[in-house]
Amino acid sequence: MTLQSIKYERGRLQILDQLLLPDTTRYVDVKNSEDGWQAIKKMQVRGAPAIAIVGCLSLGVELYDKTFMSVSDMQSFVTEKLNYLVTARPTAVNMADAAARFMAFSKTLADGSLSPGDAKIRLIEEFESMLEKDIATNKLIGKFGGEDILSRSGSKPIQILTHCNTGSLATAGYGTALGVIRYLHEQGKLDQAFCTETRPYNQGSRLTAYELVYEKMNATLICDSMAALLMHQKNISAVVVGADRVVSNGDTANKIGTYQLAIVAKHHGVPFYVACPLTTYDGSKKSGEEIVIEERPAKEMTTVKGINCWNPAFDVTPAELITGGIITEYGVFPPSKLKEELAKYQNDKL
Ligand SMILES: CSC[C@H]1O[C@H](OP(=O)(O)O)[C@H](O)[C@@H]1O
Repeated sequence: MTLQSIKYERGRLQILDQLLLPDTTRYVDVKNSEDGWQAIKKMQVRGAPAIAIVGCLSLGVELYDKTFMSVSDMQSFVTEKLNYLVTARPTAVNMADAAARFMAFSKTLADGSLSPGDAKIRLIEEFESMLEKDIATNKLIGKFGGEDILSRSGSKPIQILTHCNTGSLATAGYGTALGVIRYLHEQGKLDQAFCTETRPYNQGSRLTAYELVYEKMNATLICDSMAALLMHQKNISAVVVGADRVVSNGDTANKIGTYQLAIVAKHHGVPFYVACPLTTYDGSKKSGEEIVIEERPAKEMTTVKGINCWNPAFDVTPAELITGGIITEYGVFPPSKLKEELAKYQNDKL
């Protein structure tokens, strides 16, 4: 049993309010796309895949109660709301990826073969399919990543360092980078998982530590500033992190602090992996220079009034530092091969 960030039945969506974890477990209703936008913006729900899923399901719940005079009216409404949901947070690509796919899908529904009511249900069904697809994707990522790490580690104890939260609280379940740790644990091969606090939102100390303890994995929390000494003193088998947007050359935007972990891993010869589902790949961008980095409010970083704060929520790790490879649901690829490999599967999206 893993923690459930999203509770959904047709017509009703609830999210676990992650601002209150780990002290309080409270599910809040998301009744429409405005609620969805607010929940994403405030980071009550966060994590690239979860953002896309909650955004689309919030629209699905809104659609469920609405009646349209024509399919094209529904299509216009859906387009407007999907474009709005994309504006909640700029760095993760998953919501924009889903919006593009579902806007294209809603166009196919306007071929005259369906009534507005039937077309609406078809679209809601596609939104709903994201939940199962995401979990299946994450389990493949877990297996491919876990097996790749085991193939490199011989008989040495498997100790993994991860950053931020990429587990059941960032996805529909199982997780991406944390899915790799889950797989190793399920195989009885995980000796130790280390997680960073991940200042300033503390996704690591509040969310990942919560998930690891909840599932009784052997886990140790470190401050972000301890990562270099950890890799110097302990035999870390690999660093495995998630992603918010991976672009054509393999450059990766992820939680702030990822870039410096990659530099330290390179210095210590520790393989550095990025776990990235196809929905987090953005082939429209050539390099990480093109990725918009979200800056969050100073109040999320300090209580001291009057001090200036610089609070970028993400940084970009250049492809050459991703030495272990990019773990996808199709396999583990060197960054230089990612574009050509993922091009084979673009049709797997909706
Ligand atoms: C499953 S990867 C999630 C990805 O999103 C996190 O960012 P945030 O908590 O601000 O949404 C972090 O970058 C994770 O790697």
